[in-house]
Amino acid sequence: MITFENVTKTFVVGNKKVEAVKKVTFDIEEGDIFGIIGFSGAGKSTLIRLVNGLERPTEGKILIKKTPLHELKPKQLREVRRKIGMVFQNFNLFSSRTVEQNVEYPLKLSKVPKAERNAKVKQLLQFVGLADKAKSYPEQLSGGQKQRVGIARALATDPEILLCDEATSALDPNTTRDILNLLQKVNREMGITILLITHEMQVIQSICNRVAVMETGEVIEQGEVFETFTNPQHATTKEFISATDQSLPSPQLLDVWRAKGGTTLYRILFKGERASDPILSTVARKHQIDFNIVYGSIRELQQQFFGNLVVSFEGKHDAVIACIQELKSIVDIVEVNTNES
Ligand SMILES: Nc1ncnc2c1ncn2[C@@H]1O[C@H](COP(=O)(O)OP(=O)(O)OP(=O)(O)O)[C@@H](O)[C@H]1O
Repeated sequence: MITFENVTKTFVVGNKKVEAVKKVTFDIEEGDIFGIIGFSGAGKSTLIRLVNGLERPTEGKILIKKTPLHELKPKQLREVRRKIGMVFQNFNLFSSRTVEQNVEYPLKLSKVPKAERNAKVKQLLQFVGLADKAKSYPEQLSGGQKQRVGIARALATDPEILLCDEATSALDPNTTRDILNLLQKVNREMGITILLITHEMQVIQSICNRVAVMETGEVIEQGEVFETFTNPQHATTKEFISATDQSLPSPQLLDVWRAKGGTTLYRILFKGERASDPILSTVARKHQIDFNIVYGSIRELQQQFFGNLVVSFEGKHDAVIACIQELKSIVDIVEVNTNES
C-alpha cells in the first residue's frame, strides 16, 4: 500500500545539513495499523509529511499503491492526496465553524453537492459518536471530542489511508483509550490502512499490528508488534518497552538479592500458548529441584499471552544445570546479567 524505498530527506539550514530521514526502507500493507515510534527528533513527522506529499525525498522513492509519488503531475498528486486523511495532535479545527461545518469543509473543497455533503456529515458524526454535537463549536468540546471531529473530517473524502500524527499525545489515558478504539473501528469497519506516529509505547501495543522503531532518521528495528516487543534487538526498542513493562528488577533490588547470597537468576520468556502451560513446575519436578519466582508478569500483548519471569533454582548443582538445559529447548531462558537492568 505504501512503500518506502531507500528514502532519505535532508534539510539544509544555513550551511548545515540535517538528515531527518536516512535510507528508510519498509512496506505498509493494506489493512495494517502501522506504528512508527521514536523519541523527539527521530524523523517521524518528516516521514509522515513525505507520505502526504508535503515533503519530497532527497533520495529514494515513496510508492502509494505501486505509484511513485514523485512521478505524479500536480493534478494526479492532488487526487492521491484526497485519498489520504490526516489526523493531528492539536486537532487543527476551525474555531469559527461548528462541528458539522468542520467535517463538511473537505467536501466543500471537493465540490460535493449540498445534499450529499449533509448526508455524509450526518453519517460521520454518528460514526464517531458526536451526532448530538453537530451545532457546537470546538471550544465547547473536550479534547477527546475535538479529536473525534478531527477524525470525522479526515474520513470525509473516503480516504484509503489515514495518517495520524501523535493523535492521542494531548489526551488523558482514558480519552486516549477511546480514541484508539475509534481508530481501530475505522480500520476494521471501513477497511482503512492507518499509519500513525507516536512516542508512546502504549499506543503501539494497543492497536498496531506492525511497528517500525526510528532513531536519528533511521529505522533501527521493524516487524510484527508481538515479535518486535517480545524479542527486542536494539537498546532504544528495549527502552520503549521498559516504559510500560519493566522486564528485570532494578539494579538496586538485584544488589539486595546478591547481598543476601542469592543464587543465579534466570529470565524466562513464555510466548503464546506456552505462557499458560505449567512448564516450569513440570521440568523442575522432573529434576527434583525447587524454583523461586523473584519477579515478573504474565500479560496480554496483541491478543496473546506474554510471560516474563525472573527465577532462581535451588537444588543439586547438576540437577539445576540439567533443568536449565531442558528449559532452553522449550522456552527462552537466559542468565540475568545484573548490569543490563
Ligand atoms: N523543515 C525543516 N528544516 C530543517 N530541519 C528540519 C525540518 N523538519 C525537521 N527537521 C529536523 O529533522 C529532524 C527530525 O525531525 P522530525 O520533526 O521529523 O522528528 P520527530 O521524530 O517527528 O520529532 P518530534 O516528535 O519532536 O516532532 C530534527 O533534527 C529536526 O530538527
